[in-house]
Amino acid sequence: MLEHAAVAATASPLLQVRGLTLEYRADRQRIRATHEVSFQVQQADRFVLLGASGCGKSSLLKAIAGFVPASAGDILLDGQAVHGPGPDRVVVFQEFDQLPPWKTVLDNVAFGLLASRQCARDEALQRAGEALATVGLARFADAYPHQLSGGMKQRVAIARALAMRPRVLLMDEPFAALDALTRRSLQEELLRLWQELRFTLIFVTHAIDEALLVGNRILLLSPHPGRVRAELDAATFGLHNAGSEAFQTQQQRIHRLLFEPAR
Ligand SMILES: Nc1ncnc2c1ncn2[C@@H]1O[C@H](COP(=O)(O)OP(=O)(O)OP(=O)(O)O)[C@@H](O)[C@H]1O
Repeated sequence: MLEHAAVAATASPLLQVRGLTLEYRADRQRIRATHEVSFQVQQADRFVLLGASGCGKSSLLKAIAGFVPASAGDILLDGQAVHGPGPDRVVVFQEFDQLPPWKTVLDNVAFGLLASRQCARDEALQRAGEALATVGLARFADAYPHQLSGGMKQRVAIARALAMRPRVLLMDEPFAALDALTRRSLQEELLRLWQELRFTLIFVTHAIDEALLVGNRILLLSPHPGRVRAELDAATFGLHNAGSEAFQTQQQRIHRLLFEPAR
């Protein structure tokens, strides 16, 4: 009996997005960002939302984070409806200015833990130090954000998110503003961290190669308003075969799925 319960528990998705329509009101107009989008994310998935600019990827991520309310449909985390932000969902954004500049790197990483009252100051600082070590920045604990490169700031943002030990780590084009070499090294770093910690990741990108590299599952969204066009298994693609013939063929296939009119 217990065994059955355990099997059922592991089989149920961590996150369910069901028929989600998101709309904004601007100048007495209603802008529909997504239309009846549904998908499920399992524990330890690296789930990528991929689509052209304006298809509603960020809106979906913000809705999961609890910043944008559903116009229709719902979002369930561990079976519970999401109604607002919470420390169980942490977002890493693209912008380098997401770190308060007056706080040291260590205080920046500890900040979320203290603000959400997850732990007392000593424990927060200890967890922050561990998270910084995980991303290779222990030496920069006392530095300030302006003393770091763009890539290092993103590493700090990732450390801050991981220190929270969220149920789902949400990343909104986190490497898009970095140069190609730094982007690749952070993609590698993210995958290494995932190997080590097996967190659940929802990752937004408009770059097909990045989606194949980072994700084990990819949700393709059609242009504005975003609808689900397809869901692909990408587990066979990664750093080991990036740029290979199979990788490029899959890239082209995804490109066609995204940009050719649906039949
Ligand atoms: N705060 C807002 N107010 C009004 N409209 C918005 C707002 N945020 C997004 N939109 C609109 O919703 C649609 C989806 O935007 P969203 O940013 O989610 O797309 P995206 O796929 O993430 O795009 P990009 O890749 O360019 O960031 C767009 O038409 C956008 O103009």
